[in-house]
Amino acid sequence: MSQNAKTKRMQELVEILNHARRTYEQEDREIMSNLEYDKLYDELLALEHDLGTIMANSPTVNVGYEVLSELPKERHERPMLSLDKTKEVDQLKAFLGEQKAAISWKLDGLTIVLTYQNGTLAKAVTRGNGEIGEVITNNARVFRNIPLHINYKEELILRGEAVIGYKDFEKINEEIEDVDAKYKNPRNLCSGSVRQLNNEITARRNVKFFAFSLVKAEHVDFKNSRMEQMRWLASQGFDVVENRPVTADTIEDEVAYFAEKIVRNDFPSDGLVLVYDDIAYGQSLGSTAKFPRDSFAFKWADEIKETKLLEIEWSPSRTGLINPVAIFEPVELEGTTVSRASVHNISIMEELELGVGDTIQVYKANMIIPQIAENETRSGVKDIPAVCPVCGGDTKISQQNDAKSLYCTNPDCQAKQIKSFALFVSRDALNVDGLSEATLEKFIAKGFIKSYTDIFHLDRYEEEIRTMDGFGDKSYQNLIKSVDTARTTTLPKLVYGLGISGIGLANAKIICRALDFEIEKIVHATVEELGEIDGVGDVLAKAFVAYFTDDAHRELFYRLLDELIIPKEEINKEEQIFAGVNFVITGSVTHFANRNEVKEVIESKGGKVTGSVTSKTNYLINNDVASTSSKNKKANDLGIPIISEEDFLQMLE
Ligand SMILES: NC(=O)c1ccc[n+]([C@@H]2O[C@H](COP(=O)([O-])OP(=O)(O)OC[C@H]3O[C@@H](n4cnc5c(N)ncnc54)[C@H](O)[C@@H]3O)[C@@H](O)[C@H]2O)c1
Ligand SMILES: [Zn+2]
Repeated sequence: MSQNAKTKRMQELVEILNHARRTYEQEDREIMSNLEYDKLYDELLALEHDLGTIMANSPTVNVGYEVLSELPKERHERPMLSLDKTKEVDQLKAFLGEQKAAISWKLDGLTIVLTYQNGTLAKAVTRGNGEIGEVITNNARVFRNIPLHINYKEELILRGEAVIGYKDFEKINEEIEDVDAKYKNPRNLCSGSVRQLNNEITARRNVKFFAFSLVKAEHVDFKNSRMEQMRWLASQGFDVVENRPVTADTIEDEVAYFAEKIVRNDFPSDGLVLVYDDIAYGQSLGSTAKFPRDSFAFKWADEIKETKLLEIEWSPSRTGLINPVAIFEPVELEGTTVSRASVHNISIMEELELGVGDTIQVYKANMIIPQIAENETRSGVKDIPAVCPVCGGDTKISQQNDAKSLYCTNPDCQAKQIKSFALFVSRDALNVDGLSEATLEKFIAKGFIKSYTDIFHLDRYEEEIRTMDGFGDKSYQNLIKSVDTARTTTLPKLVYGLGISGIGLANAKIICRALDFEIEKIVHATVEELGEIDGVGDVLAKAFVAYFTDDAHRELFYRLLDELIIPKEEINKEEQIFAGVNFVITGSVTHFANRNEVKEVIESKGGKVTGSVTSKTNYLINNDVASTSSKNKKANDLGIPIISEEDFLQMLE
């Protein structure tokens, strides 16, 4: 390359990397993988070295970007630098020299600085661009494991990483309905969760904080040791990142220790960090514009394997998005056999010019998540399905933000009905243990479940299920067992499971009872008939009748009955002593295991239990008759008797 071409490439790289950095830091998005970012970064470093010039805005000398969010900003007392990194253990050895260091996980989340005053959490600020961060104190208060009060009463400043585990990531991401709002990895989700204007969202995201360094705590003797500081932080109630002593002699073993452990770690980590244990020595070294000289990061040298792309599997989801998944010839990566990797969307497929039969390179991001690094043969994208593999409806390609994605256009697609399937198997309905929403989604995407009745024939897919990710012989057998157990059920549970608008389990019970638990009466019930049942209003009656007037629904109901065993319920009219009687239960109970049990008894005798006291309430059950709770007050105002559990038991007799 000529000098001119090199300069041009250098300028180009600065621009590309800065753009990537901006979206990565500010928008919680990634326009390229870390692997690719680091590759381009190293290319830039080499060019700068070669040319002897560095542009003022080069990412190799600037820590971060101006922070653009709407959160309040604040300047850090001490700038937060980046870390010099290597993939070579030998370089770590050289860094260690004669020194002892602490080695810990380099956690891949969002760095936060916490300040405590008078023993109370006073402030939490994100790293931001290293100089100026965002104030997120209220959000930090709802992290899972941050002590709000500590023993130490002077000012304490510490740094740590906010992270979300892989399990929570999958669960939370799955529940985000809006496809655009979905996150690609736990780091993106964590950043999006911590930098919220409303901390209710943060609270639901299970964010954890791991302390990794102490900045200020005067008058504590840390014996000039970083590891002592970490122990002290733990004694104040912080979860501290796992850290171990290391020297040049033990560095290989330590790296091996962490590398072996990471595959079982629920928390994402993109490497390891070494910091000299000798605090005074470390501080005497100072820092460069970008890196402190007392620390060094080790990046996992991603194991990359070559393999052949066998198939693109198109996997529809509840949002209508159809995700492309690359299926390739199995390879060993970081100790496990890998044969599939998400390709995320069509734009990424196009960038990689991904076609079946291509020779691809795969690796595990952060040693955990399989990804395609490169496509060597680039035969080009073909065969994007015109119809949805689950429902056969038309697909369409739609462009959002920077990415093109494939969608199913059929509103009745089973993949989109995941909530209905989930209700059907939920505890109060058919109660199929072990069939979580996530599992249902996988089965539906694979076409194992198209209708409720298919749930009872999963054994048709025994081979496929046993070998599915996250499944095994044991979990397959447990699943089949719980499906079998679920076959024995009750009519109200079945009716509730159908998901008729407004019909909860309590209403389903009342209706079934009023219709003598007779199938034909249920299927042919009229609005007038149902309207006469106490507690069933006109709206519910209409919804119920409308459901069963639909031939497809009737047919489904009969087919389900063929699958199920429903013992005839004992209905003795004499026993319906609470028919038309409305109860409200509040406070704790002692004779029954819980309030739900009381409710079951009342309902089995024809009564109804509601949540709030109204003029229709006949009794309020509360063991604390003298309580001044709002329910007791309301009952008193309306002249409704407040009875104890004892009183209730006497009524039963
Ligand atoms: N994909 C993309 O488009 C893109 C863009 C920009 C950056 N990146 C990624 O980010 C990296 C560079 O980011 P950076 O320079 O901001 O951060 P860095 O990788 O240098 O990490 C340094 C930070 O790690 C944190 N950390 C976590 N655990 C720690 C521990 N135990 N001890 C000490 N510190 C710990 C600290 O906040 C520290 O400031 C790149 O290598 C790349 O992987 C990716
Ligand atoms: Zn579909």
